[in-house]
Amino acid sequence: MTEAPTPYVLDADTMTGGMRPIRQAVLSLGSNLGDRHGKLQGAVSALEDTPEVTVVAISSVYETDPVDTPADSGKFLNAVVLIDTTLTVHTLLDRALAIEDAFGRERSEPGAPRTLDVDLIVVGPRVADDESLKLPHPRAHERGFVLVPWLEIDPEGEIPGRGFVADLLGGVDTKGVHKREDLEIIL
Ligand SMILES: Nc1ncnc2c1ncn2[C@@H]1O[C@H](COP(=O)(O)OP(=O)(O)OP(=O)(O)O)[C@@H](O)[C@H]1O
Ligand SMILES: Nc1nc2c(c(=O)[nH]1)N=C(CO)CN2
Repeated sequence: MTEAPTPYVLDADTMTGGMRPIRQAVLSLGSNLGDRHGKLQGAVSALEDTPEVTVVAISSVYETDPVDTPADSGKFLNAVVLIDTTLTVHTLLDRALAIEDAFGRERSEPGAPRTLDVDLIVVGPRVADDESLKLPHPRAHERGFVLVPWLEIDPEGEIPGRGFVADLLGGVDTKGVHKREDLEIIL
């Protein structure tokens, strides 16, 4: 089978005529502190306000039991967004961290309640394994709060090296993941 050609755009930063690939990325948003829905909405708006980012799809909002966190952590609101971007993976990570900071996330101890968490789950077929960035996200394949919203907006979603989201979900506990029909994130 022949692969579809990678789409390219003119590099708007340098205007040198350099070309950058457009990559589709999957981002997970989570909040378990304060105005949780407001934080998720703010993050999506901030992504859409980024010139090199186009938001392609936004999942429903899910209320989820905390995992990998201290027992007294509050429930999260989670959502997943698909974006098209011409940013490099590290610049996209910087943007994600800046959006977290803009919403006042305090970095105390690991697992402490967070105002907003923006994780890069996959960025096209890219693999990264350095101090600041791991791609695909090393725990995404076992997290119902990532896989359930992702499948909703991307039935053919796949984690390179792990498999299809639909298949991975068969091995994941999703009891603590509940759609909030009363909440919505809009563009
Ligand atoms: N795929 C990724 N997406 C977001 N941050 C990443 C990724 N890979 C590595 N990091 C690094 O992780 C740091 C954030 O760590 P943090 O303690 O906030 O993790 P977390 O989001 O709370 O937990 P988890 O990684 O289990 O989701 C960032 O500063 C970033 O450099
Ligand atoms: N339910 C839920 N649990 C979590 C979440 C999250 O977003 N939702 N994020 C974590 C660290 O990124 C750790 N645990």
